[in-house]
Parts: sequence; structure tokens; C-alpha cells
Amino acid sequence: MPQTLYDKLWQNHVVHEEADGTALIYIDRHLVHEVTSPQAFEGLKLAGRKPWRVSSIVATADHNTPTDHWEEGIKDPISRQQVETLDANIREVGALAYWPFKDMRQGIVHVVGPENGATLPGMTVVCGDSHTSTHGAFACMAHGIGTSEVEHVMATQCLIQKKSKSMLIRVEGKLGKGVTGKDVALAIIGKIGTAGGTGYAIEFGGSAIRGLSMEGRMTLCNMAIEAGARMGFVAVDDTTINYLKDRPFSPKGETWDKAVAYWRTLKSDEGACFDCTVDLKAEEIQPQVTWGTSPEMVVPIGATVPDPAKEADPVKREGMERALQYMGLTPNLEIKKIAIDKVFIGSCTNSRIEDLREAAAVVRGRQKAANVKLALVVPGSGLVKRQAEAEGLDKIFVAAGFEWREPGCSMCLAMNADRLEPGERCASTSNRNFEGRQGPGGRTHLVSPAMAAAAGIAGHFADVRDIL
Ligand SMILES: CC(C)[C@H](C(=O)O)[C@@H](O)C(=O)O
Ligand code: SF4
Repeated sequence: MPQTLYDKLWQNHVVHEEADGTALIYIDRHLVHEVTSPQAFEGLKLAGRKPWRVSSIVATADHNTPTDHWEEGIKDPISRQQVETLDANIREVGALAYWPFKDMRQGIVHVVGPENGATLPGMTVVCGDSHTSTHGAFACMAHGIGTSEVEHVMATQCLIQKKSKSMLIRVEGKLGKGVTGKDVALAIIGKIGTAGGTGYAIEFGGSAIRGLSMEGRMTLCNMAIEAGARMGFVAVDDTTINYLKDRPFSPKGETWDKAVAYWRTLKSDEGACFDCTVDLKAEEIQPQVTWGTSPEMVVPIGATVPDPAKEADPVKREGMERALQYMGLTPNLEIKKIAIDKVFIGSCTNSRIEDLREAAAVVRGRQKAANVKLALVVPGSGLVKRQAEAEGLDKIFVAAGFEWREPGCSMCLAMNADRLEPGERCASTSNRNFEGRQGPGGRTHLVSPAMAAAAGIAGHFADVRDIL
């Protein structure tokens, strides 16, 4: 019987399955950061256990690390304690790789795994972090877990799971100029809603997805969780294999050849059945901007802020009214007329080299608008930073009045010094626009890196296609 990619990944990792479908799944890669690991390490210690397979662990500090003045260390005592606790725990138990605060390879966990070849096709990848879905770009079964599951995986190398339903989201055609993986992700969420993927594992397919780089695929899979799915993935092709060649933890020599032969099987078979299929046309996807407090509250750049009065469903209407009030917006306002205070280019959604190149292409030779108080560019890792500097991207940003920072989660969420002040409005390349996400009272509009850059230059949202 033809199998979906999900069927294959699932089948390859089932250790035991009960009659009701509850299964024990083997975990290949365990990514660890400072926020969700302390209690897990503590629990292990109290039970007198050691991690089952230390070589599955890849750890880094990201959420609580500052993005400037590294020589001054971490000023906030709670953040410092979290990072120091991770340090002590990993130094005690060990790991395949650990990139601590200030290490050249430190960065956001979902950026450093793939770029070092620690995320490989066919793996089960978990992390105490919802955006673990990012790693699905490599045809992995990758999803976030809670702190008690972090402990469970460390102790047993397994997780109790039930198989999800399967959804195929097919994007056929060619994306237009200035339209990126981020716009595809937001357009999908706009179409199916933030609950659209609930209960499903999503496979992204179609010619437009195959046309995306690994960076674009990671952006897309990163946001599968915002569409309600636990995970999203893309089949292996030449793009996947070329990306992984010669990465530090990628297999080498004969093992590489064997691995590639296996990886090439990681796609849905012809005629495989999905529980649900959603189709989008690439040509119809425009640069997207969110206007509300949920990623599904999104419209194309040429649109206006929706009018709750036109919404028939009273629950939805109330949600829209509340969102508009929080966002300080009026119905029917042109998106292009919304002025911004800050720009954030970064996060595990959009802080990879290609994202920075796309933003730099817009910024090059231009100046940040006077009303924009701060435009932050935060590379996803030390390696991304080094690469960007080798290409001179940092100079382009700095010359335009943007700030070039050290890697970390930064202003994606208010867990470190980078945040919005109450009422400030931000064009952000991150993945969540919930109330207070970037700081209490802060107003987040999710966009692509090119669109964030364009907003930083114009001082308000602008269509990047008019600039490129
Ligand atoms: C801190 C962490 C647990 C959290 C997550 O799970 O996603 C964070 O990364 C986020 O993006 O909100
Ligand atoms: S960059 Fe943002 S979304 Fe990604 S792991 Fe960090 S806080 Fe979570």
C-alpha cells in the first residue's frame, strides 16, 4: 500500500504500539535549551538516573541571552541563573554538542541544529519548545514537548504518542518576486486558521514548496505549529541533500552515500492517501502582514484592516474588535498607512543567512525612516552572523541605521532585554503576535524579512515589490 512520508517516519520509530494506537516512539535527536530543561535535569537527578543516550543531546542557550554587550554578561539575575543552570547541567551529564552563551556556534536552537547537520532526514527530533516543527523541513518527525516529557526522553529515549491524522498542503506554481516562505506560511494560516491543522501532521508539497530553499522550508515548517499542527514536514530532494553535505555532524564518506540512499526514500509514495488536502496557488500569494493578535489575522499588503461590522459570526466579530482595540487600529485603514515604531528581523522563523540577504537587498543604499526608533537585525546563530559579515551584510544594515546584534531569540519574546514598550508597534519577522508577546502592551505585525526591511525604510508598511 502506498505510504505517506508521515507513515514512513512513524513506522520507522515505533518501539511498541497498543491496540488503541498509543505508541512508544524512539527519539533520535533531543535539542535542549535553558528554559524548559532545568526541572527535567532536576527530576533525573532526584531519581538517580542518567540520560539514556547522551549523544542524542544537542544544547544551546538562546531565549535568555542578551544580544549586545556580551562582555558585560547577563545582567538580569533570573536569565543569568537559567543560562548558568543549563551550563552546569550539560557539563555534568554531557551532550553530543553544547554551544554555550558566547560560543561561536551559539544561537537559536532551531537554527543551530540544522546548520551543524545535527538535524538529519528521517530523524525524530524533539525539544521542549513548540517551534521544533522547524526541523520537519528535513523530512523529520519533529515536534515540541513539555518539560516532563523532556525528562521522560532523557530517561528512556522514548515518548508516548498517538499518531496524528495526515494533511497535505499543496502549493503549486511559482512564487512572485518578493514573495517568500514566510508569506506562504502566513497565507496558509490565513486560509485554514490557527486551528486548521489541529490533530494533523502536515506535509507541505507542490512545485512552489519544492522551489523553496531549505531556509524557506524551515520558515514554513516553523509556523506549522501556528496553524495548529504539532508538526509539518517536507520530503527529501536534492535541495535537502545539498544543504547537508559537509555539515559538521552530517555523515561522511561511505556512510554519507548510504544515508543519502535512505533519505531519498523519505517522500510520500505515488497514490498515498491523506486525511485532508488543501490547495493553494503560488501566483495568488502576496506579501502578507498580520493586523491582529493571532497569526490568522492576516491580509495581503495591498488590503485594508478588516471591518468587524462585516463579520456575521458574533464570536469572531468580538475577537476582531478586541484585537483592533489592542492593536490601536481602526477598521478599513489601509495596511500601507500603518506607521511603525520598531523593526525586528530575527527569530527561529527568519534569522538565517537567506533571510538576512533578503532584508539587506531592500535596505542597501537606503536609510531607516526617522519615525522608526529602533531596527534590530539579530542573526540566528554565531555562524549566520559570521557568514553575513563575510558578505558585508552587517555594513549594509549599519549604514542604513539598523542595529547589528549578537545571536539569540531577542525580541521574539520578552525573555531578555530586547522588547517593545507599551503601545509600540513593530514590524517583526517572528511567528507570534499574541498580546504582550514582544513586551507588555507591544503591538506585533508579522511579516517577512524583506517586508520588515521595507517598513523600516518607509516608516510604515510598504509593498516590497515596489522597492525591489
Ligand atoms: C520558551 C519556550 C518554551 C517557548 C515555546 O515553547 O515555543 C518559546 O520558544 C516560544 O516561542 O514561545
Ligand atoms: S526565536 Fe522565538 S519562537 Fe523561536 S524559539 Fe526563540 S522565543 Fe521561541
